[in-house]
Amino acid sequence: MSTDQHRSRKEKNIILTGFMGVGKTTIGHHIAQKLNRPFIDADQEIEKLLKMPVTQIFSTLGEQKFREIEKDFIIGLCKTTRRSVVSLGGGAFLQLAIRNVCLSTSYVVFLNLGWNAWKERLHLLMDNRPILQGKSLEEIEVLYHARQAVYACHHWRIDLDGLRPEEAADKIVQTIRQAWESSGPMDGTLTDV
Ligand SMILES: Nc1ncnc2c1ncn2[C@@H]1O[C@H](COP(=O)(O)OP(=O)(O)OP(=O)(O)O)[C@@H](O)[C@H]1O
Ligand SMILES: O=C(O)C1=C[C@@H](O)[C@@H](O)[C@H](O)C1
Ligand SMILES: [Mg+2]
Repeated sequence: MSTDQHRSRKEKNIILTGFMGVGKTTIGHHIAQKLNRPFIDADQEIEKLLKMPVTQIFSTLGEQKFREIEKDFIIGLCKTTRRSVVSLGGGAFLQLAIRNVCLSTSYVVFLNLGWNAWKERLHLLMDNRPILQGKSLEEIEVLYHARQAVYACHHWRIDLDGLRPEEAADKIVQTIRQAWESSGPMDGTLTDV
């Protein structure tokens, strides 16, 4: 592979997607530190833009407006920003335009946490994830499974069950470094490394 191709692979953003609460924000911080790259959390950037928490955006402007802002923000980011680690909101990949721009400009890593492990974490999420409000555990499980189809659009998947955030970040960093150096295809499952 030419030096130019190496360079362009290193320019790409690394984007984390997956269901809410799987650890995109937490693990994204670690990856950015390890790679010495800027870290961008889409939810936090939208909160800064609108000067209110996501829960308040949902309650005052509604989910539809949040989704429009989320789409504009992520498309703008992918078109203007390079070399960053980006954690998306858990619902971002529901939008085709977001999936397309992420997959075509960046490395997309799907953080996969099994349902049984995820539900142990529900108590940490219930108060500040508006999508969960008023839903029974059964309804949340239906949502969890329904959402998996959109996360199937990715370059790599990492299975998080039993991993601490730092261990997950190490695995992802190892695979990213290999992709930077390799001339082979850039997709697969991180458990293969
Ligand atoms: N590997 C892990 N093991 C245990 N707890 C974790 C792990 N990763 C994250 N957590 C905890 O789970 C909660 C949700 O994590 P985080 O906010 O990073 O998820 P997220 O994927 O960014 O969610 P969202 O899609 O809503 O933005 C936090 O309380 C975090 O400390
Ligand atoms: O899964 C979702 O739909 C969401 C996840 C969060 O990251 C926030 O983007 C918001 O709470 C919506
Ligand atoms: Mg997050």
